[in-house]
Amino acid sequence: MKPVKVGICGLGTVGGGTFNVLTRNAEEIARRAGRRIEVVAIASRHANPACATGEIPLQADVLALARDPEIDIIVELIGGYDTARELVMTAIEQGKHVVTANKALIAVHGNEIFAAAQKKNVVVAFEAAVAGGIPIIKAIREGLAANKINWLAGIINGTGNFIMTEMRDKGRAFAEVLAEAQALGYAEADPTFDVEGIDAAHKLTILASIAYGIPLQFSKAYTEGISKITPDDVQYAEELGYRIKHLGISRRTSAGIELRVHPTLIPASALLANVNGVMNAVVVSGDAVGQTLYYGPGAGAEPTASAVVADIVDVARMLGASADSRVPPLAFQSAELAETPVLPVEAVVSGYYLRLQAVERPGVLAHVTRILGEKGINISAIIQKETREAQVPVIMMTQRVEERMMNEAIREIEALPDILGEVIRIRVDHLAD
Ligand SMILES: NC(=O)C1=CN([C@@H]2O[C@H](COP(=O)(O)OP(=O)(O)OC[C@H]3O[C@@H](n4cnc5c(N)ncnc54)[C@H](O)[C@@H]3O)[C@@H](O)[C@H]2O)C=CC1
Ligand SMILES: N[C@@H](CC=O)C(=O)O
Ligand code: NA
Repeated sequence: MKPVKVGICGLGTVGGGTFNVLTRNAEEIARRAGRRIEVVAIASRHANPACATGEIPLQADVLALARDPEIDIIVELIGGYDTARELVMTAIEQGKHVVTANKALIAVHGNEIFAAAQKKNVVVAFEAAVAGGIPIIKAIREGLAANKINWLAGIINGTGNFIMTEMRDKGRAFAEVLAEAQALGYAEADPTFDVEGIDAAHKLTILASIAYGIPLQFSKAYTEGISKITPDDVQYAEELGYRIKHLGISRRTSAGIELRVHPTLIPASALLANVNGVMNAVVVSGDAVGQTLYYGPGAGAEPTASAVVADIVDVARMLGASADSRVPPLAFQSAELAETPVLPVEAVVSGYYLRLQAVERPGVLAHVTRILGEKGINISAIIQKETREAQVPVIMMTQRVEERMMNEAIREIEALPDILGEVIRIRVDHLAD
């Protein structure tokens, strides 16, 4: 069979890893794909010293590859929204299949891209876009196709998890660990995407679409980052038997779909609580299968290349197959995507960890518990540290309550004269069905 001809756009961390894996494992890959996969062109602003590209010239113009009639598959690894969108849309227009690791692109422009791909009868594959090397898209889209998926939750940003693990276990400073994550090639071009949860929200948007069969709706995702987590909160959470993890959570409720990324207290015994460093993990709960867990490296050159190359092999295997024999990009047939609303975060029901700074005076706690009681919020645990200071930190855990009620309670608590500053709140999840 004729070899499949691939053009790599972007020879950075993931592009370099992809080139190297395709080259090193060429024989093994050809045995799987049923034909050889040849990189015939590379376009990138920068060369990659880790890649021996030999005779293949390094071009600057990625769009030229999208128009090159010799190329069957465009591998988009430049990142970002605008040029990447133009590149992918041009490749589709030219009748080429596309493999991308770009979650920002898929989460924001995916609906338009998949519609264009369907018209031109080409595939846009994006396994590397979520949880790096973990084959989570394939698992949900194909492996769990029998199920009504009820919820999923995961650690889906390697950089953030690496930072939180290093800070907790080794007491290292945030900025220093972030710089290391950048040097290791884990971080996004703009690392605030990692730290503020935007990257995780891109990935969660994609996971929710393929889990529930809804269009991609990134603008409705609630996003909160890790930059405000303090060592005190990490310590108090541990004392209470919990661990703080930066999670993407999406649940299907009778009112709609939750789509939220935020620091979360989870039981220290939960498997997700013990996922450390750059590792990612996603729990998916389906009505037939129950809870399933997927674990592996969420970032890095070759782990991510593993997913990119698997997509290339998938495309190579189905070249020439009829369009209706392919797996739809969002798991459900495009005409069957549902209008189920994405819920605002105020409608989410969750437990809470609260930390308040109170003046050391009799009756303060009674005021706080009265406010919570009036809103129907039950307290499940409380810690008040002994101190000689005039102020004392009070830590509370509450049972599950709708977020809008908690917002009202926090506003009233903050208005009490004996409560100083902001009430710190972190959502709690027991990851239960
Ligand atoms: N680094 C990682 O661990 C992972 C990255 N991704 C995604 O993979 C994509 C690539 O990420 P990295 O390889 O980390 O980025 P990178 O910054 O290491 O590499 C990007 C490469 O593309 C080139 N480039 C960028 N814009 C270009 C343009 N307009 N024309 C020509 N060349 C251009 C740059 O010169 C650079 O060599 C991004 O979408 C990222 O979100 C996904 C999973 C993991
Ligand atoms: N910056 C991302 C890269 C993979 O998607 C991360 O750290 O997870
Ligand atoms: Na993946």
